[in-house]
Amino acid sequence: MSEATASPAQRLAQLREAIDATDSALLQLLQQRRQLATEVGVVKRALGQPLYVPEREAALLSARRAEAEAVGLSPDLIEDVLRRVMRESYLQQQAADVHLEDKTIVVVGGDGALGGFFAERFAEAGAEVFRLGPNDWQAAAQWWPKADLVLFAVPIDITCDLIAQLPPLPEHCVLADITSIKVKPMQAMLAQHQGPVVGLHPMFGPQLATLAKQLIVVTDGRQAEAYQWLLETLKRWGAQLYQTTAARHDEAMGFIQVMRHLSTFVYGAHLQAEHANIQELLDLSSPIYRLELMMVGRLFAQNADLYADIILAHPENFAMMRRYLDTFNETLSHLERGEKSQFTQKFTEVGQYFGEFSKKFLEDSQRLLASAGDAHQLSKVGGS
Ligand SMILES: O=C(O)C(=O)C[C@]1(C(=O)O)C=C[C@@H](O)C=C1
Repeated sequence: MSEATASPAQRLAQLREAIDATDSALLQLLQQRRQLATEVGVVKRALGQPLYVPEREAALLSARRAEAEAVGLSPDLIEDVLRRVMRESYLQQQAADVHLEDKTIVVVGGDGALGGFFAERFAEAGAEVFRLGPNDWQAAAQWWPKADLVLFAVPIDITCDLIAQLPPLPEHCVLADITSIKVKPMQAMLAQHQGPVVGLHPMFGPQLATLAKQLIVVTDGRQAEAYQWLLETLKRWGAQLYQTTAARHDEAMGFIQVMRHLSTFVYGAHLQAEHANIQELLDLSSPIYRLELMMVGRLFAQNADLYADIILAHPENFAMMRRYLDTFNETLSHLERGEKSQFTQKFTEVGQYFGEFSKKFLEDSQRLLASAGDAHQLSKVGGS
């Protein structure tokens, strides 16, 4: 049947068949790309190169964006597709061939979620790993003298006390922690051990399949050259390292974690107190509100102790949060009095403070929101 003689309904069916064929061709190409990425992974392993290569990704994305524009396709479309495809590459590729056969590593809290995650990675890389649980301190006696790395991965509220209980470690041994605060554990580690000391704060949870693209904050303590092997290992596994001081880290985390978690907690607690119907709120929400609701709800699927400890670890943040409350109260008072201009004037001032970031955030979030919209049907609980 030719296009000319087909009825509109037949034409629709023909076109859909053609779309099916195109999608299948796309699938073949994705499969071909996956094989290539796997091969790249094998070659990179042999060369000892990292899994995640931001410069290569930036170059490839910018070239494809230009090509998309040239053929009249949206550059954002190809970028979205390729970013998703590259995320698949991380899973496909084996992390770089890291050899830690000559290392003995004690993970204090290695029976916990994130401690266990790192202990497993080290063991996979051939290290001799001892995962120290709460009742294993005695059993660890034989491990301390031969440790090349002692990594603290225990709850914040006991980290410093446990560090203070450490027996003398070998001079070359690296003492490190993954606590989400840095000033106090760093002080404790530097006081307890005269050798190399480094603070790490992985900005992710233990649910990850790979370290690719994940951020780890690094705070230097002492003898940086002696723990480069550890930082190099993290990079080879794909992590992105961000170096800063313990004080700057903690100050930033006051806003990134404490302000966020506390406001999120209160948001959730308030919804509960007001008996809001979550499913109804979800049904009435556009992607941005849905995302916001999810950001709140996901907190309560996690560990209460962890969040309490993060908030409690920094008493100085309470003063900051009181000021936050003042800002809230002040804004609400203006609005209650109908003082619209006070609100809009402040709005302008805050907008100036955000400056260029505002525009960039609006553009970047637009893309994320489009993906959130694509995944809408996934967010029903108990629905069909
Ligand atoms: O070129 C590489 O090094 C790859 O591993 C391939 C690839 C990709 O899928 O295109 C994947 C991960 C890297 O971050 C960069 C690019």
